[in-house]
Amino acid sequence: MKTVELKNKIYWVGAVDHHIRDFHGYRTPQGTSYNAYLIVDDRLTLVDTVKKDFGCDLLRHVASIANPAKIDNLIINHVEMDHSGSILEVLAAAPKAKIYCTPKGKEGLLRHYGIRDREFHLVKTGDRLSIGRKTLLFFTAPMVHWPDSMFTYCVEDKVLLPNDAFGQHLGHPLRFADEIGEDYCMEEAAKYYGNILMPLGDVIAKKLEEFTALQLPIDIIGPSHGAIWRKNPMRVVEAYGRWTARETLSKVVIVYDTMWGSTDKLARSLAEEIAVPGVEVKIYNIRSSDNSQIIRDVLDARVLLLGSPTLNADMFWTMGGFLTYLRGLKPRNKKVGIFGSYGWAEGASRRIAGEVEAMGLESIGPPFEVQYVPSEEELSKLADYAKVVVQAAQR
Ligand SMILES: Cc1cc2nc3c(=O)[nH]c(=O)nc-3n(C[C@H](O)[C@H](O)[C@H](O)COP(=O)(O)O)c2cc1C
Repeated sequence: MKTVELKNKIYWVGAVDHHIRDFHGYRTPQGTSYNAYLIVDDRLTLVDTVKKDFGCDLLRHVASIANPAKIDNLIINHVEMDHSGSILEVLAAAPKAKIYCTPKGKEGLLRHYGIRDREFHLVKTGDRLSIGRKTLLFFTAPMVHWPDSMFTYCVEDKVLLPNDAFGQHLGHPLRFADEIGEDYCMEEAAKYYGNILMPLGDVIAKKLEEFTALQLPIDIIGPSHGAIWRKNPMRVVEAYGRWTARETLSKVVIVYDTMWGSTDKLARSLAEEIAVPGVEVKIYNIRSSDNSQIIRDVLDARVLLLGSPTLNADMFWTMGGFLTYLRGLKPRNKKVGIFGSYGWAEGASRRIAGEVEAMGLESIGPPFEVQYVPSEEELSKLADYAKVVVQAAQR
């Protein structure tokens, strides 16, 4: 993997983790990257590091451009270990490097690594650091997505390095979204937002407003994971505007599990009935699907249909796990329908309804339930239920 110049001696010097498939529970079928950036000026500046196992890649990349021992400034935009994990290795190679981070960043670095022998410079929004001909402007972004998070903006070059904001879990040999395929990168950005940032939507909306008010021109956005936005950097910023506003599409996501196939029959019949022009339908059997991908689709869906058989007077356990994950992501602005099959005493639908109510989501009506196997008559009633779902999706 070679280094790549973003603009005027600002280089990508990170690492690509092609083989990671599970990133703290987030499925990463294409791997991911840990993006760090080297800014060459009178004072050599490194922005972020990489995950611990990839420190040698980072230092090799830096060394191909400049002597790591000459690093003057190490900017830590975010303490999480995928970005700070190789900090001790970097500091050992860069004995005179001073650390720039937020006060929470320092607190986090001390907790994780016990760094004592370094000069820390604590920064806040609006602080500037001159590194020669270039100026770096800091913008604190607490809870986008940890308390320590901040953005670094390269003033003269109009390059924004916002760490996890606008990123994607995408390990690719190419660095720029316009080379990889912008639509593909946008899909991965949506998946990242849905699974990592969705619960923080209100905070992010406020921060974006505050950042936009600074009227800083942006030519390039270099996030800490995945592709760098160069051709049309505002496309992902505008998408964040829609996602934080919880805008939805005429889209229905069916999520279900089944033991003996009855709930599966209901789910597949629903998918067929709902599939009318203008309404997008996604169907996921939880046990054979990836929760991260389901959440990507939930992000902009207007309707969510949850299906489960009754097992031991409760919902099927995979649905319980899915709803626990969903609850933490604080979904809003969704209409929910429930369906399923039971044997002798319903339980699943009642339990799911309780969870949906606790999440404050709107119900589209009473659950559609059948005893054991759905009859032909029940399947034709399901077609009527599907019409209600279509109406809910179109509104
Ligand atoms: C281990 C087991 C436990 C079950 N527990 C209940 C129950 O507590 N209450 C009930 O009404 N049905 C119970 N059932 C029956 C199922 O809900 C019923 O067979 C249903 O039709 C299964 O739907 P499915 O084909 O989508 O898996 C149980 C079934 C199994 C296999």
